[in-house]
Amino acid sequence: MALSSKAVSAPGKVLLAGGYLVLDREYTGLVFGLDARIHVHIQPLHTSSGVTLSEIIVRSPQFKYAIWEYGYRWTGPDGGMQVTHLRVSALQKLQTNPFVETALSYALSYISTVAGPAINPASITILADNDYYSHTATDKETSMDRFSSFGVPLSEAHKTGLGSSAALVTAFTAALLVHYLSEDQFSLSNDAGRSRLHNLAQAAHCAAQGKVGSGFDVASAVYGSCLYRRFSPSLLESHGEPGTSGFAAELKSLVEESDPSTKWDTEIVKSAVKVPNGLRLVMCDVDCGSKTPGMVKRLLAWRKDEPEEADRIWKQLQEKNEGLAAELVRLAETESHDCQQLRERITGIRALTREMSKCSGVPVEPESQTRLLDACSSVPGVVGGVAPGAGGFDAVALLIEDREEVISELSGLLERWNHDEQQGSEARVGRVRLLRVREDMEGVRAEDPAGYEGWLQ
Ligand SMILES: Nc1ncnc2c1ncn2[C@@H]1O[C@H](COP(=O)(O)OP(=O)(O)O)[C@@H](O)[C@H]1O
Ligand SMILES: C[C@@](O)(CCOP(=O)(O)OP(=O)(O)O)CC(=O)O
Repeated sequence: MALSSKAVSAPGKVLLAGGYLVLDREYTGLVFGLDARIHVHIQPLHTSSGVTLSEIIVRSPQFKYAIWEYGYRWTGPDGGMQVTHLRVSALQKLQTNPFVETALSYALSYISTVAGPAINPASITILADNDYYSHTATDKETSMDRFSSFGVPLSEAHKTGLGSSAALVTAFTAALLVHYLSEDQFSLSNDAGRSRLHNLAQAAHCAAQGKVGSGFDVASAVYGSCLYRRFSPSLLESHGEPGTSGFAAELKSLVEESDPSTKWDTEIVKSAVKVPNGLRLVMCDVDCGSKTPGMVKRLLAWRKDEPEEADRIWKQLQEKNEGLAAELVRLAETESHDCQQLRERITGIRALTREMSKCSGVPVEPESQTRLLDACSSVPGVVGGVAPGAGGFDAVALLIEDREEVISELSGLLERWNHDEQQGSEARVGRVRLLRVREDMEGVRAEDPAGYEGWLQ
């Protein structure tokens, strides 16, 4: 049967509440999917000469030199599919893309256990919505297009922290599954399909990252906005590497949960997360504001050293985080517009976060973000905001009334803020930019493969 072109997209994320806590199964995280998506298009690879190449070519045409060619070889029913990165030309330096390469070898290995080892060549195109990267001067003229050309290599692009690798691995894995498997074998529109995609993408993302995080980013890329309780890390700690003995069977069991020891205990509660009518999320990117290295390590070290203090703060924070989710749901269900409670709950979370910052010495809500969040929160129509995820200097997330006037008031404030910051004498944060993203309740979805004209080869 001839394989057809397919396209899939998956959302970026923001962890509004539950940073660090969500690393522990005792606690949960309130995560929103964002309407900035990563799209992956896949089509059969045709060669003009009619020669069949055993290759999968991956391109990310918004970036310079972003082309990766892979050979693949079945190592037998035991080891699965081994993927080799090929050099495009003898002159070009080999630019690796560990997330693409790992997702490819995991997905092809799993596919070979379901549909057999005959894998046809394919051409894959990755396209990211514009807000994943800060725009540079060179892309001004194309900034109105659905996808921008960033004019730089991927390694030089300035990320805005929306979780590109998790959305990428999820959309990329899903595109391979829908392309190579029949509807009966895999479908994005049923629970079994989504859960297999989740398990496979978590495994590949962790392997590519070289660490087992909480997985909230992959979970929201698959399921969209939700209250998230992580899986037990031990699930991903014992399987081998692609190509090694036993890998394919271990992966199949992990993906399909066919053995009691590979049952996933992730909890996704979609009904616990809502955004009331008339409100929306917005994100601000702070330029030059980088992540402080080792924040997670340092915060967890504090928890280990000061268990009583940490437990007290974490228990209170968990209660407040649950309270925030419950208030959002209550407002949505009663269609009330009284945001006083919501405002207070956000303020309560921030106060505890600052206490955690002080006790641990880790800048989860550093002083500069306190000033920025306070200034934003004083704009009429802004309910409140937080330093999301791990916190630090690089972003803030705000809940605001969904009106154009609030956005323009906020933009005005940020313009003045950026101006004043540059005049200031103290060490200050970088430029703050309002991103054009908002919450998106939906997770991964099939897209029309005909919608990417001009970007495919
Ligand atoms: N548009 C893209 N095309 C190809 N690879 C991408 C793209 N976006 C992200 N990636 C992959 O994800 C990596 C970035 O992941 P990471 O540094 O973990 O950032 P994030 O915090 O945004 O997930 C890149 O180095 C690349 O391997
Ligand atoms: C600390 C954390 O709980 C949350 C980190 O969230 P971020 O959104 O800050 O993460 P990045 O995608 O790495 O930018 C770690 C985790 O849950 O894995």
